[in-house]
Amino acid sequence: MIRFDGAGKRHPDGTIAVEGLDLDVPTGRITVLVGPSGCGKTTLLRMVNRMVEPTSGRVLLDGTDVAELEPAKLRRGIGYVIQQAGLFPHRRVIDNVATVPYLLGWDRKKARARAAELLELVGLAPETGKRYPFQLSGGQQQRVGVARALAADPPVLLMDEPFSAVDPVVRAGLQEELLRLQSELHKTVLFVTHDIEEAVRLGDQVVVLREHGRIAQLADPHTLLTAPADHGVAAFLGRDRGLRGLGLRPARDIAVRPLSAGLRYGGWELVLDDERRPIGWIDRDAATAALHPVAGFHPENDTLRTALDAAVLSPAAVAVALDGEGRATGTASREAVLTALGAAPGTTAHGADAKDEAGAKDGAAKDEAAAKDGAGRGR
Ligand SMILES: Nc1ncnc2c1ncn2[C@@H]1O[C@H](COP(=O)(O)OP(=O)(O)OP(=O)(O)O)[C@@H](O)[C@H]1O
Repeated sequence: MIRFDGAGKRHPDGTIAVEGLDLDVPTGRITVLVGPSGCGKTTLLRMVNRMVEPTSGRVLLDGTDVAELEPAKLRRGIGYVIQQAGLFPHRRVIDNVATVPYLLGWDRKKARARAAELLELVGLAPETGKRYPFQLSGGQQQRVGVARALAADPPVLLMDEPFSAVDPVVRAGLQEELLRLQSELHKTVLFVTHDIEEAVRLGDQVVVLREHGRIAQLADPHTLLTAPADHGVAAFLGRDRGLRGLGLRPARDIAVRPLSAGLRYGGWELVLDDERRPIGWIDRDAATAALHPVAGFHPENDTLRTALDAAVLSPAAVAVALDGEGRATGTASREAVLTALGAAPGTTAHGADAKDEAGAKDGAAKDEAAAKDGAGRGR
């Protein structure tokens, strides 16, 4: 575990970067520091590997004050990934990745074998190793940066805006990759970003910082999105925070209703095959029996986002719940999906507190607008 114990940094010119921070970064989890520019995120990160020395308080790594550890040795046990990868331009990719093993005195063959293994781990083809960094795309360079940070198998990874220089699609791929790696490697990761979307996607815990490294809120992503500590945090999270939470929550929280008698939903009828698998929606008022596609979701495996997409795409404004065999088991309205989003963890949709109800009403208003929109398009 990394512990910031009253850690502070005042620069010689009098600027206070961080003031008296207490924070625990648990082992084997991803902790994300997020906050506006200049709030002290990078300073905090660099206190861990002694690139910045605190002027007050301490930083403890597994109980030892890092100030007592020799910086070069400390840094070999801590992977560090920065924006734009920071690769050595004159070295081939394979040798970039093998930097720390070389420093540790590994023989060349063993170090390169390890580097090749890591390139594969981060999803790069073996021939990438022979290239120079400038011959790689931004996303590939970031992967090399991650591989290099992992080379000596450090228990701790510090990541300072590692994906912010690449476009959103590549960035989403890199985030996915980091989560996959983490599910195998279980590093203690301290990750800095400006981007709240990235923070809630990656963080087991998210620390929202204000100026001088003051903690505005420390919470898991779901709590952060559904129960921001105050107006300042809510404003930072943005207006669509509720919708962001959709991709984080399981669809099993949705109150699914049994299939209606006659499979009728407003002017629409759900058509099932003999096995009760959906075939399509029929518009009962239309002259032809054209089938409209059915969008379904699996309550046990899918997220609220999948369920909401299914409900929004449905001409009848309901998502069809499916079992493992693809058979229809019930339906969920858009409102039911949004109500599930508003419910606090462990409560039912009906047990939501006043704030959640406000969120649900908000959702219901959006739902109504979307339903009107959908009805307009459907007819
Ligand atoms: N060497 C320095 N001398 C004086 N002030 C500094 C120095 N380094 C950083 N600061 C100040 O300390 C504060 C925190 O800086 P830091 O880089 O940690 O912020 P940050 O949250 O990482 O910002 P960003 O998101 O823009 O990278 C800022 O106000 C910055 O201007």
